[in-house]
Amino acid sequence: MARAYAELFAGLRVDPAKVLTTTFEANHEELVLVRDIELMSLCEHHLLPFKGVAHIGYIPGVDGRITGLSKLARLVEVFARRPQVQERLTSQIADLLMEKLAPRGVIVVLECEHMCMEMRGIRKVGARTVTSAVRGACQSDGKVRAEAMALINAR
Ligand SMILES: Nc1nc2c(ncn2[C@@H]2O[C@H](COP(=O)(O)OP(=O)(O)OP(=O)(O)O)[C@@H](O)[C@H]2O)c(=O)[nH]1
Repeated sequence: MARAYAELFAGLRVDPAKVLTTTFEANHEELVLVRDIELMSLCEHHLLPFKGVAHIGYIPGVDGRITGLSKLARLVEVFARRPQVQERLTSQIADLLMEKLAPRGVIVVLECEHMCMEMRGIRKVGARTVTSAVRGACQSDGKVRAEAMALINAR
């Protein structure tokens, strides 16, 4: 039992800031977007799972440095493996990216289904909650935001 909880809360043992230490020179000034990163977390109210996908985009900063693509997924994992609410999970990912990469902009969109709404309480199976956190140019520039959203929604 203790081991099961240790696995569920594994993200608490990892310093999220250390996930984003891998950066590369790429002279890239355009949007980088990783879509459909699967995620599973635990609602902090009921300790029941919520799961879905994260879409993370950023526009590198003036130095043009990029981070490893897997690091974006690792960041989701670290913040998800702890009791959460979806809104906080979304903004924690965006804020750490802003802090560590100093990008021109960041967009994070999460789409999740919450077991606490499906198997108890209101019992609505399949309801999806969509949250977003936009920072920098993704927040202030409508064209940038529209491009990111179009890429996120392209299927
Ligand atoms: N930005 C970018 N990153 C890439 C590309 N191809 C591979 N990578 C990433 O390059 C990074 C290399 O990071 P390292 O920490 O040196 O390698 P690693 O230990 O294998 O990293 P993990 O994949 O996180 O286990 C990884 O995050 C890869 O996902 C690419 O085309 N663009």
